[in-house]
Amino acid sequence: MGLLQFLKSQFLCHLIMCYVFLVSGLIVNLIQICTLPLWLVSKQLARKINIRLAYCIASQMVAALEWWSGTECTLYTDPKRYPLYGKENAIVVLNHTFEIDFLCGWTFCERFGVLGSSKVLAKRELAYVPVIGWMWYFLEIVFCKRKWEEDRTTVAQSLQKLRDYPENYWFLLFCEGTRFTPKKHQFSMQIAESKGLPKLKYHLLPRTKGFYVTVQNLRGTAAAIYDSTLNFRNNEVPTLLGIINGKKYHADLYVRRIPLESVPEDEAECAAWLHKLYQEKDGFQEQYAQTGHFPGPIMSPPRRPWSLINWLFWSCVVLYPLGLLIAQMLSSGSVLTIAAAVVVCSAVSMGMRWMIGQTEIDKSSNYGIKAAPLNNN
Ligand SMILES: CC/C=C\C/C=C\C/C=C\C/C=C\C/C=C\C/C=C\CCC(=O)SCCNC(=O)CCNC(=O)[C@H](O)C(C)(C)COP(=O)(O)OP(=O)(O)OC[C@H]1O[C@@H](n2cnc3c(N)ncnc32)[C@H](O)[C@@H]1OP(=O)(O)O
Ligand SMILES: CCCCCCCCCCCCCCCCCC(=O)OC[C@@H](O)COP(=O)(O)O
Repeated sequence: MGLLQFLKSQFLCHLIMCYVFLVSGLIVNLIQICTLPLWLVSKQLARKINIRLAYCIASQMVAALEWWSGTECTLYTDPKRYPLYGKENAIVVLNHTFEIDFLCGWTFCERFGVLGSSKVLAKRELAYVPVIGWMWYFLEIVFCKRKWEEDRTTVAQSLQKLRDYPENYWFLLFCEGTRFTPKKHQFSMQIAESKGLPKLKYHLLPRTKGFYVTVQNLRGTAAAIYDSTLNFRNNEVPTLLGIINGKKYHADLYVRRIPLESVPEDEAECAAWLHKLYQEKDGFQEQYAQTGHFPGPIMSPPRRPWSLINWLFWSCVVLYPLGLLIAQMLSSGSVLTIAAAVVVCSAVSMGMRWMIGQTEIDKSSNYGIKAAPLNNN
């Protein structure tokens, strides 16, 4: 193990990274609150400022992936469609299999210049996660309770608000609605069987209502669906803790651009269209399992320096006062002050561990298993 790799695995380094992320994130959240009056005066200006503020937070995690862990992200796609990426609004449909799938998504957003503005249909619980969840409120992220009776109006209303968004964005939909686990897969395949749908090997049965409502409300605003299928080389099981420990992964993403006009307007046909799409995605995963690659040529955009520059900037801003504080504390020699500092550090690291826990599949919700109608056992 080289010196750098040894340093990357040290708890003190992780503590410093988490401190930078948390304190800079809270500063950004505070600035976001200050933009509230601006929404009344100029909504578009407030949105543009919040896009840049969101970039300050999200790109730190992208920098951790790209520059700290050195993870490589390869894009398989049609070279003729490549110039359009980042230049239009799009609905991204992605498999929900990995703990860091959202982070790989963010990395591609960063490389195509839409990181600050990108959106997702997210479960309501994530709105309460400090820094990221609070940031999302100002980005007009669409939240759902995963209870259609309640979501049908709120989700449509939130989507309507995005129609005059001032910058290009990608709207991410994990149509499976929850992370893949063998148990959830088993339940959802029972439902597939009851509906007479072919079984999927690598995906849960997609939920079609959120997809339908998104397509209907973004028609005329979003130009295309980016059907995206993600996997990792050598059966790697990537985690956020792995990234923080400096572990390098190899992500492969296969993207097909499908014009939005080709998605049927009728709800039942649209649902059938999505089921067919997931059957195709399953085929791509099968090909990946057999051959180690997706179809199509590789058109990988290179990583950009901005995420690293942003990270270094915020590190300087928040580490300098911390250094002064520690020096002052040590020179005071007060046992009480030092004990208080240890307590604060422990609380912060526990808080960060809880946040990281939000990404872990073994802490995944029971959604998709607890209310399955076909569970007769
Ligand atoms: C060039 C590069 C391209 C791409 C780069 C890639 C990506 C980058 C893009 C953007 C990045 C932006 C941001 C990323 C950052 C962070 C994201 C992080 C996390 C957020 C993710 C989440 O929170 S996922 C969870 C929330 N989202 C969803 O659930 C979306 C999908 N769900 C739906 O659409 C649902 O329909 C709903 C939520 C709208 C409503 O939920 P409800 O439970 O009420 O669902 P339904 O009524 O649909 O469910 C009943 C129907 O479903 C059938 N079914 C299937 N399986 C089951 C099962 N296991 N149990 C029960 N029911 C099941 C059922 O039969 C019903 O069928 P119907 O025929 O009656 O519809
Ligand atoms: C710079 C590096 C700093 C390192 C410290 C970073 C720690 C910050 C961690 C904050 C992470 C919060 C982002 C939440 C994104 C989680 C995405 C996700 O995958 O959500 C799960 C849902 O889709 C489905 O939920 P389940 O039904 O499976 O349950």
